Amino acid sequence: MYQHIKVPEGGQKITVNGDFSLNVPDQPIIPFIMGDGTGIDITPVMIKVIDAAVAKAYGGSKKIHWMEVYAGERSTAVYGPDVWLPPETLDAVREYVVSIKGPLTTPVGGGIRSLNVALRQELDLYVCLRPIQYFKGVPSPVREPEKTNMVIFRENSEDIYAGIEFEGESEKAKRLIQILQDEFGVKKIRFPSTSGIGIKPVSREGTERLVRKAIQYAIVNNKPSVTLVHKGNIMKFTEGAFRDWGYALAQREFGAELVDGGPWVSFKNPRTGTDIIVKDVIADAFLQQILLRPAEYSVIATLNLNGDYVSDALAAQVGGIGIAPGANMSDSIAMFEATHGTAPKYAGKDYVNPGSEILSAEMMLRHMGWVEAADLVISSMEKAILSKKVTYDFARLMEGATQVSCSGFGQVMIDHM
Ligand SMILES: NC(=O)C1=CN([C@@H]2O[C@H](COP(=O)(O)OP(=O)(O)OC[C@H]3O[C@@H](n4cnc5c(N)ncnc54)[C@H](OP(=O)(O)O)[C@@H]3O)[C@@H](O)[C@H]2O)C=CC1
Ligand SMILES: O=C(O)CCC(=O)C(=O)O
Ligand SMILES: [Mg+2]
Repeated sequence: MYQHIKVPEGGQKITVNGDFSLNVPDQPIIPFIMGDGTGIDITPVMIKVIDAAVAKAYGGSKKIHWMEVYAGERSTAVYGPDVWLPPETLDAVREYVVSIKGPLTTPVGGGIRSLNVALRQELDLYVCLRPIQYFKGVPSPVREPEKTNMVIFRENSEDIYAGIEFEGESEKAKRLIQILQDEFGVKKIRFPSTSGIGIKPVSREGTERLVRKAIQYAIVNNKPSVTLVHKGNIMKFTEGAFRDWGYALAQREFGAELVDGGPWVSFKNPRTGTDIIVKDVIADAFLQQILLRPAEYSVIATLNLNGDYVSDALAAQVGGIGIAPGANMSDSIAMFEATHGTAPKYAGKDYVNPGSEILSAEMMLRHMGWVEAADLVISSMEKAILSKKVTYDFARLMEGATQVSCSGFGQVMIDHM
C-alpha cells in the first residue's frame, strides 16, 4: 500500500471516536520520523526507553510497534534527491493518528522551507503544546526554578510561519510594495527598493480554536490563569486582535466577566469552583516577568512566533532545551516532538540529551491513556537526574556529576525503572 513505509506485522491502528477520544489497542502501530542531525542519536534512545517503560509497566501485555516514516534528509535518501516530505508520510501520520518525530533541519535564508512547519500546516496541527516543568536536581540559571511551572499553547498554523515572504529586490516584492504605496497609501517603507516583504496572517478562527484549547486545559487541570501573550501595541490587527478575540471568547463561551472594569476577565472553573483569570501581557514585558515573577503565570496562549521564542526561553529557566518536550495537535491527530532542533555540531556523536524527545514520548503515552508507563518514564527521569549521571548539558553546570552519553543516559533511565 505504501511505497517505502513498511507497516509492522502484528500491530494495529489507533482510531478516533466521534468525540475525539482514542481507541488504543494493546499493540498500537506508532509512526516515527527519525529526524536530521542529532535525531539519529536521540530517536533510537527514546524508542529503547519507551519500550522498556511499557514492558515494565504492563509486563508484556502492551507493546508499541514502531513504524518509520520519512521526512528530511532520510526522505531524500529513500525517495530521491528532492523529496523532503513524501505524501505517504502525511497519509501515514493521518491514518495512524498518534506519531512522534525527531528534529528536522531548516536552512537559514534560502533553501527549503521548514518541514516542521509544513507538517503542522499540512495536518492542521494547530496547537503546539509545550509544558515547562522543573525536575529536582536539574541545574538552572535561576534561583528558584521550581516556580517556573507553565504550559504553553502556541498557535501553530498562522502568523509569519505561513511563509508568505518575498525576497528584497525581486519582481514580486517590488510589485507588492508598489501596490502598497499606490493603492493603500503606505508611505513608511523606509528603503522600498531593497525591502523584503513578509505577511503575517492572524485570524479570528485560528485564535479562537487555540485560546479555547488553552482555557479547556486550564479547566481540566485546575489551573488559576490563562495569559494571552501578544505584541498588540505594535501589531494591532494581528497580535492586538489575538488578545481581543481571546478575551471575547472567554466571555462568550466560558461566561467570563470583567475584573475591575477589564480588560482581565474571570470565571469559575465548572469542575472545581475556583476562579480562572484570563489576562494578557505584552510579549517583551512577559519575557522579563518570567524571570522575575514566574509564579504569576500558568497556562500561556500565544501566537506562533512569540510561542517559538517563549518556548526556548522558558525551557532555559528549568534546565534548557535538552529537557523540553512538546506536541503538535489537531482535534484528532497528535504528533509529538522536542522543542529543540537538530544541533548539527553534535550530530552522530551519541552526545546530546535525549530527555526532550523521551519526555515528548511520555506526553504521547499519557495522551494514549498509558498512564502507568508515562509515570514510569517521569520517575526514572527524576531518579536518573538525582543520580547525577547526566549528559554534557547538565554535567557542565552540576557539581559532582558524571557525564554520560546520549545512549548512556537512556540506559541510566532504564536502570532506574
Ligand atoms: N522542531 C524542529 O525540528 C526544530 C528544528 N530546528 C532546526 O534545527 C537546526 C539547528 O537549529 P539551532 O538554532 O542550532 O537550534 P538547536 O535547538 O538545534 O540547538 C541550539 C543549541 O541548543 C542546545 N541543544 C539542542 N539540542 C539539545 C539536546 N538534545 N541536548 C542538549 N542541548 C541541546 C545546544 O546548546 P549548546 O551549544 O550550548 O550545547 C545547541 O547548540 C535548524 O535547522 C533549525 O531550523 C530548530 C528548532 C526546532
Ligand atoms: O522548523 C524549524 O526549523 C524551527 C522550528 C522551531 O524552532 C520550533 O518549532 O520551535
Ligand atoms: Mg523553536
